[in-house]
Order: sequence, then C-alpha cells, then structure tokens
Amino acid sequence: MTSQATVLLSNPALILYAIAILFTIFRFISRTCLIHSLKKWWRSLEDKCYVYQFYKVPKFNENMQENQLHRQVYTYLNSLPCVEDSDFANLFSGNKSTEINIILDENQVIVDKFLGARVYWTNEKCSKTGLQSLILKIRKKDKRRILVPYMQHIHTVFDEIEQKKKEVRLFVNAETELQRNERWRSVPFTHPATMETVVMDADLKTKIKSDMETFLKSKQYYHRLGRVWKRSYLLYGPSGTGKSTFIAAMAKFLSYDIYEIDLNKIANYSNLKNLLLQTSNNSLIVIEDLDQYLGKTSTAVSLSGILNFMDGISSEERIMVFTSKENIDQNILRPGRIDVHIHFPLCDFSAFKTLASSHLGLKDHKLFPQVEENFQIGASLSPAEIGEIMISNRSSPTRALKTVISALQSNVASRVTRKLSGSGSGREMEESYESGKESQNGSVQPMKELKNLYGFLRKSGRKSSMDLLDAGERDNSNHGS
Ligand SMILES: Nc1ncnc2c1ncn2[C@@H]1O[C@H](COP(=O)(O)OP(=O)(O)OP(=O)(O)O)[C@@H](O)[C@H]1O
Ligand SMILES: [Mg+2]
Repeated sequence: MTSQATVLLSNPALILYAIAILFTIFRFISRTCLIHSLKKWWRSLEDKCYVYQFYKVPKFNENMQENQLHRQVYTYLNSLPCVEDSDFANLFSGNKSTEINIILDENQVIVDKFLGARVYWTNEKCSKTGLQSLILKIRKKDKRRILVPYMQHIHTVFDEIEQKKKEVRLFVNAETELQRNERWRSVPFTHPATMETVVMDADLKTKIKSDMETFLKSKQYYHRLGRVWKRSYLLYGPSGTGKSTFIAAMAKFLSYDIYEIDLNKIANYSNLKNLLLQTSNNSLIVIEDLDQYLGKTSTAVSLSGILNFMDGISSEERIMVFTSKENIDQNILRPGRIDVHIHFPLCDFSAFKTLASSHLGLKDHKLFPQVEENFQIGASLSPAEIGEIMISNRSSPTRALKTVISALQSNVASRVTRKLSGSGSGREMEESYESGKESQNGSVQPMKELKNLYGFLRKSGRKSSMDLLDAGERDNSNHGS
C-alpha cells in the first residue's frame, strides 16, 4: 500500500490527473444546485428538532380595512436583500427609469435573522378567499426574547423607508394679509442639488452628514435630557458660494420638507409663532440672509423675537438653517443657539479642480498650473462665478480654463487697484469673511494681504502700469454688465 502511494506520488501525470478530477467535481458542485439543495435539506432536518410558534398577519381585518401591520411587514420584507435569493420573485419598474424593484411572490419563504435568532416569513395567499397574510414562524425558545424588539425593529425600518420615499416639498409663507387660512403655500421640491454635487471640503461634508445622521437617531436621547429635539445650522459666507444649494442638498439627504420663512412677510412675533406651529415634523426651517434682516433699522420681528423662536418654544423634530453673509450678533452665535457653523468660502484651487472635473470632465490640464498660480497670489472668485464660466464654455475646456484665468487675473488686478487707491467696495466685505476663517473675528489679515499684493506685483512687474489699469477697468466693466 505504502509502495503504491509512493508510486502514485512520484508520478506527476497521475497527480495532475487527480487534480483535474477534483477540479471538475468542485466546478460541478458549485455550478449546480447541489449545495443549495444540501443546505435546504439540512435546514429542514434542523427545523424538525425545534418547536415553533406561528403568527398570522392578515392583510385585512374582519371589516375589510387594511391592517397597517401587514403593510409595514410587507415593506420591511421587500427591503431585505434575501428577497433576491427567494426561489420566485416579481420584478417591477421603480420611480426612476433605471430602478427595478424586487417584490416577494406568493407562498415564498423569507429567512430573516434578528439578535442571533432565525425567523421565517411566508407570504401566504388563501386559495379559497384569495386573501393574503404574512405568516411568521419563530422558535418557541426565541419567542420571548426577540418578538417585541423584532416587531419594533420592523416598525423603525418601515418608518425609515417611508421617509426616504416621501416627496420633498418646499413651503413658503404667504403674504400677511392672505394668511388667515393659508399660512404656507407649497410646491414639490425638485432642486437637483445633492450632497454629492455640492463642492466643499470632503472631510467637512462627511462631518456634516454624520452630524445630521446622529441628530436623526437621537430623539430618545434628547427627550431623556429634557431638551427640545432640534438642531440649528448657520451657513455663512459670500454670495454664490453654495449656501442655498447646500440647503437643498440637506433636505434631500434628510428627506425633510423645506419651510422657507421670508421675515419680510411677517407682521409680528405671534405671526412667526403661528407659522412655526403649522410646520410639520421632519422639516427644515430656513431663514435666508438673517444678517440683512437684522441690519435693518426697523423690523416687524425684533431680535429677541427671533432668539425666542430659535430657542424652540414650540419646535420639535425640526432642523433650522440660517444663512448669512456678514457676521451676526454674538447673542445668536453663542453655543446652543446655533449648533453648527459652516463656512462657505470662495473658491480655492482644490475647489476649482472639483468644479473642472464635474463641469468640464477634466482631471488635469496643461493650464491648471496657471490657474493655481492665480489662486496663490490671492485671486478669489465664487464657485458660482467659476461654475458659470465653465458652463457657458463647456464645448471647449481650453477656452473655459482661459476664461477662468483671465477672470481670476481681473479679480486680482481690481483688488490691487482698489488697495492702491484705498477705496473700498462690497467685494472687500467678502475678503474679510475669507480671512475670518483664520482670524475668527472677521478682520482682514494685513500680512496675508500684503504677501498677496507683493506676489502679484512681482509677477506683473514685467507689465506696464497701463496693463494693470486696463485689467482693473475690464473687471469693473464686467461687474457692471
Ligand atoms: N459650493 C458649491 N457647489 C456647487 N455649486 C455651487 C457651489 N457654490 C455655488 N454653486 C452654484 O452657484 C449657484 C449659486 O449658488 P447659491 O445660490 O447656492 O449661492 P449662495 O451662497 O446661496 O449665494 P447668496 O448668498 O447670494 O444667496 C448655484 O447655481 C450653484 O449651483
Ligand atoms: Mg442663497
């Protein structure tokens, strides 16, 4: 026997032959339903060793009213990945043209796992009455431990699915005199922006997304602390940096309706409170340009009115979003009043590259170094301005980049001209916001500005002062047009 084995092992042809046979058997098993059948047989054998409890969830009650629990369980089961593995399933087209929904067929069994226990669901259709029921089969030994938390789990997942399916609506407050019956007017919210399309620092975006997700999951926690379940965000930065676009993306991300409050249409504080009372749960309450409203000499709602409103006298399950271009009163900014501050800066080179990739399909280009150089010497345009240039020149990426470069150059030149002549403009307010990133108090950082100015003068040293003036004039005329 030992000598036979030695002969076999010493013969490479025989070894190869044995490997080929093993490989063929393995392929045969993996490509046929043998494993599947073996698993099924093993499971039915295992089943026979346990005692089971059955629960029926009929689709209709005795008055033929729909049983909501059936709807919840059915939606939950169809969301499970194992529906794909059931022997028979239905395919339906979804809301989007590319979407296909896999729906459980009659008399199919779904196996679900919860807290380490296995449960079975059958989508049963009575052959006599044609009425549908879902039958839950659960091991008696697991019943006490998991039944209640399992049903709660189904309920939670159902709520999440419904929330995602919900059509997002945009509500705006009506004019004061029309407000007797109808305080809010709404339209379907179809803004195309999503968290993916908004250009911002990737880490910051991830942080904001997880902040919103944590908020959504912390209802019990807030209640235990006796706190109102709300969260407020301040989006601040110059015009055209994506604040309003980000609000649209937030609403999509959360599947929350947007209630945009135009403070100019509010007659008094009670008006504001009534408006708030008529907002639904799971909504984003938005007040845009808060700084401009507070900057007015006389306003219908006082600053303290807005502060009370923000402290959430009656607002539960709400997210409030304020936008602002300028620094706003410290009372509003203190912690707890606004939970998250998000700065929307003007474009830097990295944001430019993201825009070039999304708008022009460019990952790199020979003109990129020139663009970067302009950012380094202090050029600043908003994503809206750069995005517009790219969109209108999208048929020629090179022309688009050249236009961006000349816009950046004009921007630097006009800033230099303004600095030299000592005149201020609206743009300088934006600059102080940009540098406010480092200085926190919104003051312009003289060293940085000086360096930018020095860098620009060195680079444009070869140009005549006439060129410089031309660039400045060109910029002014661009702004005017
Ligand atoms: N960060 C960004 N990411 C993607 N698109 C942007 C971004 N910033 C601006 N845009 C584009 O520029 C346009 C204007 O942006 P948006 O209205 O969001 O700016 P804003 O900060 O709200 O400006 P304002 O303060 O004047 O209201 C939009 O069409 C938007 O698509
Ligand atoms: Mg805006």
